[in-house]
Amino acid sequence: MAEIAFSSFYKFNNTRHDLLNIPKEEFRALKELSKNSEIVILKPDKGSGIVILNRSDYIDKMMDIIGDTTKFKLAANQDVYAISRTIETRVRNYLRVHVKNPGLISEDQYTELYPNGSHIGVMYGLPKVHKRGNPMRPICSAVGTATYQLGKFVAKIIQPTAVSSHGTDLNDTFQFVSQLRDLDFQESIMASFDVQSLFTNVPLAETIDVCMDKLYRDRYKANLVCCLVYRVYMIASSFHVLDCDLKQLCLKFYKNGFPKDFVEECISRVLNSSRNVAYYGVYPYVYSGGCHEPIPFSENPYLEEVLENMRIHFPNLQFNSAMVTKYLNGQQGIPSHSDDEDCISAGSMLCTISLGETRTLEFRSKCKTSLVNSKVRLAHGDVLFMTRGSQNQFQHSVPKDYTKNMRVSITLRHITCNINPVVSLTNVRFHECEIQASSVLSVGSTSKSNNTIINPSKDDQFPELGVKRTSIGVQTAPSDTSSVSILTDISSNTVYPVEKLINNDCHAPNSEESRSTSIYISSKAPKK
Ligand SMILES: O=C(O)CCC(=O)C(=O)O
Ligand SMILES: [Fe+2]
Repeated sequence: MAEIAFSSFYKFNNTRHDLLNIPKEEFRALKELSKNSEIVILKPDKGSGIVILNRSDYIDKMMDIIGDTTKFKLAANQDVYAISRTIETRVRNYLRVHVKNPGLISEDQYTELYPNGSHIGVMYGLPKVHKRGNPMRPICSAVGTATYQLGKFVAKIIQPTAVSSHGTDLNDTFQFVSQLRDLDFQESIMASFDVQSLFTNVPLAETIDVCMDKLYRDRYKANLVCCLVYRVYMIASSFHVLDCDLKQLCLKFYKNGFPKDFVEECISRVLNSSRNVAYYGVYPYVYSGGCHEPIPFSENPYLEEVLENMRIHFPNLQFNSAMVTKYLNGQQGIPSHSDDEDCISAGSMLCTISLGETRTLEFRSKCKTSLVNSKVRLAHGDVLFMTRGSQNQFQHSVPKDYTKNMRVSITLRHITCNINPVVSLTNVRFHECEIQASSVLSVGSTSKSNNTIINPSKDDQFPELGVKRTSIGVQTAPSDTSSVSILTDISSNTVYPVEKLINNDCHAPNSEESRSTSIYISSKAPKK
């Protein structure tokens, strides 16, 4: 470590005299001095000149700086070469997967940014000769690190945001003096603040947010418009009526710190062991790979009340379903997806109420050339709204993190039973499907069988739908209404729901209505 750090000191031995702009004799003297291992030769933090320090003083001062455990941490692995290899591999992977593959940069840019033979960053100190005790200014040199080229690339992009729009920045002391001249000191008091450890104190997430806002204001705002985060109490303070209702709700949820009863009640209907979900509503929630049958709201008075309150205060939104998701701890999340299922009404709004642990919701633009990704921290009591339309532009996820406590989200949607088919069958295909549907119906309605293989030999019945299968099975809704039938691709365990059938009457193979039967395929969307 030490060799790397010291290698970036002023290297008189290798520096050409004409580059240093000092008299020849002085240069020769410095060169001679640099052979003395007891001293270090530095330039001052401000202005020009040469500073000669005892090496031991220099090291002590630097050790004082890095000994501040609020800012620096001793690396667990002391093998700097292993560390730099790990960082390089990570940067390479990140570049490939998140930057190059989505098409955010060209091949040439990728080659330029790709780190090769990098080393870790190096810190050295420059003495502040104008201050008492000559403290050191620590400088972290990123030259040659794995992120160096990437940093330069990003710096060019964010450079325009550095231009102050309020005239609050100064370029140099001349500008400062000239501005002072114009000030009327009779009216003002001048105070001076010294910012300590500026860079290590910069709040990163906020800075990124400010830069993104300045750079991509319109698009970024567009994203945020479709995803408004309201704190419950913020809404409460602006809408009087909402105030008491939501407060009551919160009280109910959090009577004893955490709404255990409520949560337990919701998740007692666990549908999936890795992601604990309970779906309440009127109509089934049909998504790629499956279908949630609704639990009636009447079975959960708490949720009924939540929904009722939302209906009162947001009458236009007409929520009629609630998906309760339990994240036991930070190890449980939800992968990137869009809530763009056809059963969610077009033009409707989705709303997520967050309870418990604060977690991040990440938004990723689906548009390859756009950089408008964003993150939203959802704390207890936050209510987030997204438009249905925004689902076509963004994917969202709740990534895993290191939180220990439980989070529960309640996502409200307006679900419709009129599923618009993604793939409509042509007449010919339709005819085939109709036959399928009728067989299904008779089987489903008479025997109440849940999963009946009806035509295992017709392997490529719907080749244009890209269904790879060895056999097709048919599943009817477990309830007696048989309101939704599902074509099941048994070999891949994928379920393709067929549109709602009419009037709970399962025997309508030849009626006009049954012609509307179509297949809903959305196999590309991530499974939930
Ligand atoms: O837990 C959340 O806040 C998001 C849940 C979600 O995205 C979903 O249920 O579709
Ligand atoms: Fe979602």
